Amino acid sequence: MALSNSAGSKGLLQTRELFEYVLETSVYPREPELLKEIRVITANHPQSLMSTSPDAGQLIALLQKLINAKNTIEIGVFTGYSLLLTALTIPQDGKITAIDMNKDTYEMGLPVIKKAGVEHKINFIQSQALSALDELLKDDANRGSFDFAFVDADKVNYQKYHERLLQLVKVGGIIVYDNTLWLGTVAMPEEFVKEELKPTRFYSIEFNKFLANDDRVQISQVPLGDGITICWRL
Ligand SMILES: C[S@@+](CC[C@H](N)C(=O)[O-])C[C@H]1O[C@@H](n2cnc3c(N)ncnc32)[C@H](O)[C@@H]1O
Ligand SMILES: O=c1cc(-c2ccc(O)cc2)oc2c(O)c(O)ccc12
Repeated sequence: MALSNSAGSKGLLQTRELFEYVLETSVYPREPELLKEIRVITANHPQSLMSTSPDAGQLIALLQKLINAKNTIEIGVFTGYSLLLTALTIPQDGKITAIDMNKDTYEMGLPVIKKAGVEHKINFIQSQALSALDELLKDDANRGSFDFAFVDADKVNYQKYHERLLQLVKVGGIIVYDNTLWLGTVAMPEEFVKEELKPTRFYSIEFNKFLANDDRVQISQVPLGDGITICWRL
C-alpha cells in the first residue's frame, strides 16, 4: 500500500522514484497490517506529516530488536505510529512510557493499539514532556532503567530531553532523535528557508553540533524519514 505520510515527497533522497522504490521494495512489504491501519487513520489528520515515516520506523524496530529493548520511553506520540511499532517489537512483558501533551491524537490510534493486543504494554502520560521526565527522575528506580528512548516532539527542547534521558537510559541503551535534518533545511542557506521553518532549523543545527561533541554517546545521523540521529549511551 503506497499511502504514507511522506510518499507525496521524495523524503531526503535524490528523487521521488528512489524514495518510493525503497518504500515499495523494502519497507511496505514488511510493515505490519496494523501499522498500515494507523497510517490510514492518520492520513485524515491535518498534521499527518508529523507521523514517523515507515522507513525510519523500520530501522527503529531493528535497533530495538538488536538490543532486546524491553523498557522503553517515547516523547511525542501523536496518533501512535511509532508507539504501536515499539509495542509490536518489544516482548509481551515489555513496557513503554509514552508521553504527549495531547491525548486526543493518542486516542485516534488507540483502537488499533487495542486490536493489536498491546495496550497493556503502554503507560500513556498526558503531560509536558519536561515535567514528565523530571517526575520520572524523582524515583531512583527509574534511573538507568530504560533500554531505548525515541524522541519526536518539540525540537526546541531536544537538548533538555537529552540531559534527562542520559540519566534514564542505561549504558548500552539507545536514544533516537527524529527530524534532525528538519526537511533538509539544516544544510540550506537561511535566506532560502521558509520563515515558519527557521526556528526549528536553528534548534536542529545547534542540537546536531551539540551531539557531535557529546562524548557520553556514540552517534550516527541517518537520512531516513526526516533524518534520525541514533545515540548509543556509553
Ligand atoms: C511529530 S509528532 C509525534 C509523531 C509520532 N512519533 C508518530 O509516530 O506518530 C509530535 C508530538 O509531540 C507532542 N509534543 C510536542 N511538544 C510537546 C511537549 N513539550 N510535551 C509533550 N508532548 C509534546 C505533540 O502533541 C505531538 O503529538
Ligand atoms: O512538518 C513536519 C514534517 C515531519 C516529517 C517530514 C518528513 C518525514 O519523513 C517525517 C516527518 O515531521 C514533523 C514533526 O516531527 C514535527 O514535530 C512537526 C512538524 C513536522
